[in-house]
Amino acid sequence: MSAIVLEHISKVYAPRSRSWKERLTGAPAPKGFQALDDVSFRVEHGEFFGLLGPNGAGKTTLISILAGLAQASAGTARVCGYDVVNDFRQSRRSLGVVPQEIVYDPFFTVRETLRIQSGYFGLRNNDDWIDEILSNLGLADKAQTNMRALSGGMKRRVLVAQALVHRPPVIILDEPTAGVDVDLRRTLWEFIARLNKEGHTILLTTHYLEEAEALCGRIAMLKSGRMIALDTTQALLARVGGTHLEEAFVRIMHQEEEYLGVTA
Ligand SMILES: Nc1ncnc2c1ncn2[C@@H]1O[C@H](COP(=O)(O)OP(=O)(O)OP(=O)(O)O)[C@@H](O)[C@H]1O
Repeated sequence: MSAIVLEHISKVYAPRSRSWKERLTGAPAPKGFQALDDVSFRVEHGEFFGLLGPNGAGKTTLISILAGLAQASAGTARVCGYDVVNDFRQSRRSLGVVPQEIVYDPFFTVRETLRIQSGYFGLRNNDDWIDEILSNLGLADKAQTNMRALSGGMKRRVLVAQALVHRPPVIILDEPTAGVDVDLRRTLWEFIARLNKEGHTILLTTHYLEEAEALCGRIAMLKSGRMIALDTTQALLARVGGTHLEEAFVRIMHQEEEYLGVTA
């Protein structure tokens, strides 16, 4: 059983409703927007997998479908064998998601935030694990600090901590290092790499291709909602003579045909 399975996933966002002017003039109804078009791939247990693509390629949409925050228009998605729609509770429990946007409740301290998140998963007395996460993310001295008093980078660390409170086997990080300092990057990647070594499956989206190159064993690339490449990082690099992943990314984004390598 794979950690993540996506089979023929498509997503069309509903069209906006017609304005009164469009109704009066009989203008055609606006069309929906196709954010994902027949995307299929699997991520095996223990993999460190990269999902890359330019802005608007559909990465967050795909993650939202896996997390049950958006519903696919077609296709099926499973996390640890659980269908994200029919077995939502089990699939969500198997997943820790670090969202791209910083959302937080300004009324709680860091520890309270993590206790509340634990409560969503029915976990009481989770403080030992919470303390371990806090210390690994350099947040130990912020446990009693109010969320609104944290810097942006510190808030992002709490988002990572929140995703980990229920010890999910699969961790999805949606651009976790956007706008954070070198220190957090290093701390974060050391911790995530350790979790990966301990058996956690990681799916990462990032625009920092050197991070993906250093961390990911396999990479899928999306462009305008379609998957245009899927292979090991080594094979993708070999295509450009072993130079940087950025070079491979740029070339693949500008070619017409798909590049689905041997591991597709
Ligand atoms: N709720 C929505 N309604 C309509 N269109 C949407 C909605 N959410 C996303 N989109 C559109 O779907 C496309 C894919 O968006 P998505 O956020 O998945 O891309 P992304 O690859 O994560 O981009 P980025 O790298 O900028 O985060 C974009 O064109 C976006 O404008």
